[in-house]
Order: sequence, then C-alpha cells, then structure tokens
Amino acid sequence: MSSPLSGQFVIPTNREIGASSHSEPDNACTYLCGNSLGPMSKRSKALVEEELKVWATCAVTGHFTSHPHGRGWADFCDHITPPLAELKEVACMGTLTANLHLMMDSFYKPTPQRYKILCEAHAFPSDQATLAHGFDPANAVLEMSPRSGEYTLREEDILTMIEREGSSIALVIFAGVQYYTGQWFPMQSITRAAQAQGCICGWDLAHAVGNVPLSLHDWGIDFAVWCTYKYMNAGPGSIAGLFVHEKWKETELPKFAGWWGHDPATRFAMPPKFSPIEGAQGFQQSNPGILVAASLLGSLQVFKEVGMMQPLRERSLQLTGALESLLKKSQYFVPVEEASTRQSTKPAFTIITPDDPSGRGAQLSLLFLPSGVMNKVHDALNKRGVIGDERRPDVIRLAPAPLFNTLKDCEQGAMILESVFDEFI
Ligand SMILES: Cc1ncc(COP(=O)(O)O)c(C=O)c1O
Ligand SMILES: Nc1ccccc1C(=O)C[C@H](N)C(=O)O
Repeated sequence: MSSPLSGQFVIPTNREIGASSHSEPDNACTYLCGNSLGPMSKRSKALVEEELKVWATCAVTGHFTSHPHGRGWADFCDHITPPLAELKEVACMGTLTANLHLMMDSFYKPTPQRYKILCEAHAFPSDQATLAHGFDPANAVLEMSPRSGEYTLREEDILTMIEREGSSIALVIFAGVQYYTGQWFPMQSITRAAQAQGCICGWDLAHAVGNVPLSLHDWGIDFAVWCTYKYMNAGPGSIAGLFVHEKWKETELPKFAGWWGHDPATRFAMPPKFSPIEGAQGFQQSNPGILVAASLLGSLQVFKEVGMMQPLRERSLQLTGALESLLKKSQYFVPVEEASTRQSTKPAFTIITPDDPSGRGAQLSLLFLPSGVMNKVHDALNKRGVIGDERRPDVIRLAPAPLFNTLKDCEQGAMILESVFDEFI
C-alpha cells in the first residue's frame, strides 16, 4: 500500500532526525508521529514562499486586490474555511488553548444547581487548566476514569454518568480523540445524551481533525476547537480553528471581541460600535497570521486532492489495522486484559487503544511493562529511525497517517520495535 501522496511531503532523513544507528542515513526516516506534528507538505512550503514574496513586493497593498495570487490578506481565511465546514460555523483563528478559553467564556454559564464540567480523566494538561476557568476544579470538574484494570472509557459508562449527573452538569467536554490512549469517543451519542440533559456539549478536536471523519453540524455539537499542526500538517503552532453550531446564531453570546470579528463590510470604516459577523467568525479577534494560514491552505489543498476525509479514513483503517496486526504478532506483545495484573518483570508491551476501529483514529498507544522500559525503547527506536513519541508514564504513540505513511512504514515500525526488544531490553 504505497501512498499516492507521500511524494507531496518532505520527510526528514535518518541523518537529519538524528537516527545515528541507521544503516541508510540518507533515506527518509519512518515518521509515525504525524499525530504530534505533521510533516511539511511541499504545497505549504510553496505557498508560504509565495506569501513572503507578496510581502516583499506588495507590502501593505497585499491585503487587498493587488495581491498577485488573488488571496488578499484581508479575506485570506475565506480560502481556508470552505473546505473545513460551512462557512458560518467555522473560524480559522488563534490557537487551540486560547480558542478553548473563548468558548468556555461564552458557553460555560454555571449556576448554583448546574455548574459541573464533565470530561475524561487525564485530559491534556492545557485543557485541564482551561476547564478550571475560575472555579475550584476539585468541586466543579467531574473527571471520568476507565474501570479498574481498563485503559479506555466505555460508552455505556459515559452515558450512564451523563444521565445520573446531568442535572448538575453545565458542560460536557471531551477530546474527540484522546491524546494518550488514542480512543475516539462516540461523539454523536455523547452529544445527544448531554443535550438531552440540558448540558452544553463541546469538543477538543486536536487529535481528531484530519484524522477521523467529523460531522459537527449534523451531530449537533455546540462548539469545538482544534489545532492544525497534527494531522492537518500546517506546521508548528500554526493557526487553529473553532466551530460554533448555527443553532446559536440567534443567541447573543458574550465575546472577548476584536475588530476581525466585525462585519467585513464596515470593518475598515473603523466604526465605534462592534457589529459581529454572524456565527463562528464573530469570535475572530485579530487579523490572522498569513504565513501560518498559507501553510494550512497548502496542506488543505493536499487533503482536497485526495477527496478529503472519506477516502483517507479508508486508507487509515487499512494502515492502522496493518500496524496493529504486525505488532500483535510480536513475541513481546501481551493482551491488554493481562497488562494491569501482570507480575512478570520480563519486558513486554500491550496496546491500550481500542481494538474496535470505530473507536480509534490512526494512533496506536503502546503501553510498556514494567515501568521504566518505555524510555529505553523510545530512545532505541529513535536511533533506528522510527519516530513515535513518548508520553509519560509508559506510553509510546505510533500513528500511521494516511496522507503520507505507507504499509512499509508500518512494517518497519513493527520490525524495528522487535529488534529493539531483542537487542537492548
Ligand atoms: C488535546 C490537546 N489539547 C490542547 C493542546 C494544546 O494546544 P496549543 O498549545 O496549540 O494551545 C494540545 C496539544 O498541544 C492537545 O493535544
Ligand atoms: N505542540 C507541541 C510542541 C512540542 C511538543 C509537543 C507538542 C504537542 O502538540 C503535544 C501534543 N498536543 C500531544 O498530544 O502530546
């Protein structure tokens, strides 16, 4: 299974990425880390270079019609939002954490009866900090942990929790795909259950956008935020995104407003009164960073070429399924049911990401046993050109991203992991 698009990306060589033990230093490394930072697409590079040139040659006039590529900076993001979703529901803006703060401010309206926030335990630390939002998190934040001996949450347990606690919950907010376990939560059923109890339902889609198909509008999600440097491949710290369902259009949501959220027809007339754009774009604050937006636009063009998410998801299912079955053939693999009670000190690993493909995206989270093994494996993998990432305490994440990874990457990853266990551990 070769990737029709892998040639569109620049993958670092073994030498460049510091894989000092690789016998072929000038070959591309086995990059299974697009879940953390997607590689650079050639389109992104070309578009960023074009914008640098426009800056050099047009300066301020590049904002408007004199932009030689017809992408005046004043409405640059209009070229980005249509492929992402309905124009009015999506804004290309800011950063993930800042956008989550904005959404918390607009949607989290605690009352003495209804003030709790339901989320998964061990959410990404930035999200945990955001959810504290002025409240004592020990009282307000309800964190759901997996059952004893399990690593991921069961849908039935989440739905039962929502039903039981719903009347005191103001906001249900989960990660679409969980960063540590790789679990893709059943977004539609959680949203429906939360709203049936009168809760707002929002999502952090950092690990979900560009990874799994999303129907935010049809699922009735209230709001969502995401970054674009993971599966969207828009570059480190690139411009982020925000979704607000159109059902909120009649409601005047409080905003930390900025001039870029003002109606573009009168924005440059500098009126004293703020007149927000209807929908998500009314949350925009500042004029967007064009270099990062250009990089995102380049990456989106690659997604468009492949037909966006459905064909990619099919390829993703094949690749992740292939990596899973190769890993499960390892003599060091132990089934996940045995991992939490295992007594042996012999190094081993299991996969804590759900087996069911509908409960995961591209990422597999490998849990290493006993504690302490993971670090050594991670270092040895890196030296041999297999790039995944470690997440403490004991996980290495490997993600075959369907835009640029191939079956060969999965085979290399599994084979080198086996040799690392054989030789080093
Ligand atoms: C789930 C999740 N939330 C929040 C963040 C923080 O994102 P940012 O630094 O772009 O605000 C990340 C990634 O860094 C993440 O994976
Ligand atoms: N932006 C980064 C910069 C440096 C190192 C990691 C990140 C990540 O994004 C981590 C990611 N959110 C994660 O799921 O672990």
